[in-house]
Amino acid sequence: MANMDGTIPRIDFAGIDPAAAAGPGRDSARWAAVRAAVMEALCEHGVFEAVMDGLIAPELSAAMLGPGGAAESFFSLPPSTKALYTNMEKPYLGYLSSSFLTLPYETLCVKDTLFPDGVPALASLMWPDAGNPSFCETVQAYTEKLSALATVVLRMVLESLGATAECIEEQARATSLALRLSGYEAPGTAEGRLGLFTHRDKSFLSVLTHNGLDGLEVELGRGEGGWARPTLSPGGFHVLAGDMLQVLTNDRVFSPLHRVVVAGDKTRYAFVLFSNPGDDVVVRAVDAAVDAQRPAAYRPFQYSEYVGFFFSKEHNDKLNKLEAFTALGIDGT
Ligand SMILES: O=C(O)CCC(=O)C(=O)O
Ligand SMILES: [Fe+2]
Repeated sequence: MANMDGTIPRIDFAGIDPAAAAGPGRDSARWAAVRAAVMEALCEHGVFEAVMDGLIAPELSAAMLGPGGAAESFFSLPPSTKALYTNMEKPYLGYLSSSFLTLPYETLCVKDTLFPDGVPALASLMWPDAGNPSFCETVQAYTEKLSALATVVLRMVLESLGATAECIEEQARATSLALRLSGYEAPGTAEGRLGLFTHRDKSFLSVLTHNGLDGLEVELGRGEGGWARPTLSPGGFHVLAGDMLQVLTNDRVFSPLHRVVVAGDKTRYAFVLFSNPGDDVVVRAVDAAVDAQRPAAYRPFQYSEYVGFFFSKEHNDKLNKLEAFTALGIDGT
């Protein structure tokens, strides 16, 4: 089912109802076939393209990432306005300018995106007169759609491991969402320029899409397969496994290195939805992924502990933060 398109596996989700993750419709042969392809791709590469035609209506897509859409309306605000959404204590949650990042892109993170005060709190700071209801509706509707896809994928992974229904419900409850909206400055040349440095995501899953400008590059084959620069087909979304899915699956799924390289003369807007454990959730491999032959590779830890480690200056240069974190003792030494 997964075609290696010269790049990453492309998995057709036709016949998979995104609402099925929360209800009936998961006992079909189709569900089982897509689930097998998803698990294979995530174990082998940690990334695939999910083609789910119709998940996002063309009007919603244009309202989010098209000319004059929500992404453009945020990034075209004056720098001093965007700076109001800076999070002093945790800079990675909030707005970051290209001068802060020292790379030609700017980015915005909204945590708990679907909480009633998530996006509206941003909008009332950015547009103090009326708060911009259409921006809020667009961002929330888009988030809901991508979140449904992330929920389906997480359920498929857990089912593949043989996790119990209770375990799957527990993981769904433990999940929290964060949205990242990034604007990559156009280099104005055909030659590619680094937009976002090489990294792994710390999440369970990242679902991402953009305004028609490819740029994501991912290392394949668990680091042994070279780099791919996947194109995004219509109705397609890139799905990446993050470090926390690697822990949950006891190293079956792999969190791949990736980066962004941009070219041309148009600003690239990317919308990334992260599904993460809640800050106070204790992350550990699910029982179904651990046995005598395969003992737990990671000690249980609170997600906020990993986030603190992930963003600490001291470990900034490490490409495999999960490995570095695991090498530390329980008391951080
Ligand atoms: O812009 C992209 O395509 C990827 C962004 C990304 O990897 C991230 O924000 O973690
Ligand atoms: Fe990433």
